[in-house]
Amino acid sequence: MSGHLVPVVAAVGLLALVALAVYRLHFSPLARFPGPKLAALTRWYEAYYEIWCQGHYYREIDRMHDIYGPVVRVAPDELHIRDSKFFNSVYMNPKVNKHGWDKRFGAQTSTFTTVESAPHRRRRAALSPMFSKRAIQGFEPFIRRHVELFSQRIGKFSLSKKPLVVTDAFPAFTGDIIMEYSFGFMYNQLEAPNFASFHEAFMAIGSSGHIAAQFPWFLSLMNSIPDAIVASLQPALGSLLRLKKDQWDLVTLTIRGGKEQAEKASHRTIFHEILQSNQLPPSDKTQQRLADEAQTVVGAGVETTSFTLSVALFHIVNTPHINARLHTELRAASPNKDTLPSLQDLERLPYLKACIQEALRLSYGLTARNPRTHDKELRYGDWIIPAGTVVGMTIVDVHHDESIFPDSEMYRPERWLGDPRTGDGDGDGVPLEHYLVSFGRGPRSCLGNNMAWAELYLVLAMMFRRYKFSLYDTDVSDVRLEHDFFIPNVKLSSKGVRVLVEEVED
Ligand code: HEM
Repeated sequence: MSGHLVPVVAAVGLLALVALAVYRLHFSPLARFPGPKLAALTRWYEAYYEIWCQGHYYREIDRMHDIYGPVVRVAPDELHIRDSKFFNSVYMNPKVNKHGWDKRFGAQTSTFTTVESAPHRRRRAALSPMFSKRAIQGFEPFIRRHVELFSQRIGKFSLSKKPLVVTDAFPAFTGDIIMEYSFGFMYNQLEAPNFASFHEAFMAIGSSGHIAAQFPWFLSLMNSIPDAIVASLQPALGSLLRLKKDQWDLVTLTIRGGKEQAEKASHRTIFHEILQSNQLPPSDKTQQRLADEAQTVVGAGVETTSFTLSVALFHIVNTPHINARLHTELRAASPNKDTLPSLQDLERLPYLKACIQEALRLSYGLTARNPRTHDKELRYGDWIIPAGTVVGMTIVDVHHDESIFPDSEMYRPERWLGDPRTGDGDGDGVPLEHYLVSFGRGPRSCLGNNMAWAELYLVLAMMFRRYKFSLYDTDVSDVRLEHDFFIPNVKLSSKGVRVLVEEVED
């Protein structure tokens, strides 16, 4: 470019920026919504909190709500609502699109990240039969065998008197289960001496997702750098690359094995079912699409449930009267500790269920704000939100709504006992469960909830029927949300939830 053109280009660029700023602040359909001007002006505001402050925009958004009210403009093209009663209105619409998650993980065509509602519906329909209650019951024998293996490993810690790091053990357990269910293959991570898992890898996806959301070229750049270099720069990303490569190979094997291999397998697997689904066009059965699906299904299956287990274990052990009550209930249900009740029988134990519900409440599932775009305008009080606007809400806000869950920071299973309703007579009196939204709501809610519940029931029943735990150098900050890396992350210096184990005698 010749020298005298540079100032002209710079001036035109500056003018365009000024025009964009004026548009965003004064003429955009969202200009009348409250919020900091800087957030309305640029996504750099969000980037500062998410990238520089490592997943702290949720806190800043909370502060905005305290100042501006229940609806705020959190980015030039995005609103956020903090009002638990409005959750269903945002999420239950069958035709909503979900923008933004397609850019975060480098897995654009998975069910979880699909933007448009029509392809999402089709992809979800192909996965759904594998996640029905019945399908999970069919897989229960495998889960139980793995629970027994887990129990043997815990038993060894009781003999060695060494601390058991459950934050490492739980993702090894959930990882083996979802790999086996997906591919009929697992890494036996539960048997590895220090419980190998992809926990670090999924945390790396979560935190780098903030960068990818701002800079869509980031993941392509990572993919273009040789794996060995990425791994040496950032070991957690190295483990993610290994996982992606392995999944790519497993998908290849599944495609090659086809129907014949599926018939020989000891149980149905998710990816055989997808390949044989007649609901999906060939374009949804390509290697890349299946690899995208594998990444998110395995990610969803590992991290969420294992964090819920860590939260449950910490709080139960930390609160002796809860521990004692749960143990008493479990002892009555299985007088012989070597024979655990069936899943169906466990589901009938009210205190165990309440302990799980309370752990689900304090583990949130996802901490990311969850975007939806409606095809028609959406009314919120006096506000009319234009069709096509990205509107988000956050599960954390609902689960810490003090008008619904008083002392919301406290782990209190009793709040779930005896058909509880909100408001004690002066509230709206709907069942409290209505506000337990860990699994999301509507057409994009969690597909894996039956599997998650099965794992939660069986693992916690085994642990609290057979073993006594005491916390080892662990406190509430090892389970309390600190960083939103899409999924919840505790303080970065945490060494995990660690416990000493003893076998119970009776
Ligand atoms: C405590 C455990 C779990 C929690 C709290 C949880 C939470 C969630 C949430 C909140 C969503 C909805 C995202 C949205 O609204 O867009 C979701 C979606 C999903 N979850 Fe889970 N999840 C859990 C366990 C699992 C497990 C074990 C699996 C099994 C592999 C799984 C598979 C999925 C899938 C496939 C989706 C995407 C559904 C869709 O987009 O249609 N989840 N999960």
